[in-house]
Amino acid sequence: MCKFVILQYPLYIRNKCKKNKSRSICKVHLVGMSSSGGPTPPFTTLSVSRPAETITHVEICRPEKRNAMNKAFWLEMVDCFNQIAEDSECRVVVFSGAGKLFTSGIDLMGMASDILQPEGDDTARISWNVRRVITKYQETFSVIEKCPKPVIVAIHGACIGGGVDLITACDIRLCTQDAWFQVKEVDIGLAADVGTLQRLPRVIGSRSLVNELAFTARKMYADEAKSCGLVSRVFPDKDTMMAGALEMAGEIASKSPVAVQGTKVNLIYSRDHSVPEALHYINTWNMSMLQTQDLMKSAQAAMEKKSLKDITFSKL
Ligand SMILES: CCC/C=C/C=C/C(=O)SCCNC(=O)CCNC(=O)[C@H](O)C(C)(C)COP(=O)(O)OP(=O)(O)OC[C@H]1O[C@@H](n2cnc3c(N)ncnc32)[C@H](O)[C@@H]1OP(=O)(O)O
Repeated sequence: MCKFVILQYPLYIRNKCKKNKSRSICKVHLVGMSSSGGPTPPFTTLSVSRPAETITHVEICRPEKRNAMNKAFWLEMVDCFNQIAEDSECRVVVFSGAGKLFTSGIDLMGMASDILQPEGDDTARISWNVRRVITKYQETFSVIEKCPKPVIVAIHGACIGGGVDLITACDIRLCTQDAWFQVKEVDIGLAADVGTLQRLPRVIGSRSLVNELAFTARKMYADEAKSCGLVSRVFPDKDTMMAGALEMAGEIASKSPVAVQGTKVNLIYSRDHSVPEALHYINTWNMSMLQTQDLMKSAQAAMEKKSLKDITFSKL
């Protein structure tokens, strides 16, 4: 049984991250965390909250280190998103960063042991261990894509290195006017290996621009990120962006979870397959999913010109 404390009226809630000095304030319906289904803190690098009954907010929360991705972060993301995937209350996720900026990428201090001094008695064993580490790090962001709930990422200030890997695994990218993006890996002597080189070309239409960003590690600012399609909306500041992200999340959460989650799974499948393969996949998918009661409920609401916000869909 889920024990939610549902407050009746919109409240102004503050970011729960204790170390976050620049508190973002959003007008939302505050709901307590699920005692069974939701992600189970304590996480040391992620702050998880429920701004509404069906929305989970995950915030990377090491503001004093500019949200650098330390060892704990790489593991906690996997636990967190696996739990969200299994949480039948949650329909949409909003992801953001605490403090001055979104993230400064991999923790350059913490990189040392895993990557710079890998264990092993000979080249083969050392290489095998490095491979294991990279596989584990890749899962940190792949888990976002594997989670069937749409993930809206809200980016302010800098989004560097691993941050670009992270956001390209998300479904919808929003940013503030002061945001900038940097595929920084070449500057620290490596080819990006946890998603940017694989996903960014599928996000941005121009292969030439992807190559330029990856080879030069130059900063790309919000306006260019919008014009090339990396983000779909630019907001004047973080508060407005968070309010916009939560409003969008609320809109998505009001729709049939069978329809929304099926849409995410099939969009990702079709990105990676030919049109005939993807048509075959959705055919098989929908031969069961079209039998949902949500179809009739949604169609009836459309006929009666009712908002989907007034329709109750079962948990999924
Ligand atoms: C298999 C692995 C795959 C993953 C690969 C990933 C690769 C990457 O992510 S490459 C990118 C690496 N990141 C960077 O090069 C960014 C380094 N940081 C900065 O350039 C600046 O800190 C930044 C522009 C982000 C912010 O500048 P600001 O003036 O606002 O803050 P600072 O005074 O510089 O920093 C405040 C404290 O945060 C610590 N810090 C910042 N970034 C990192 C980081 N990436 N790793 C570890 N620590 C970081 C900084 O040292 C300060 O700490 P303290 O001195 O203790 O106050």
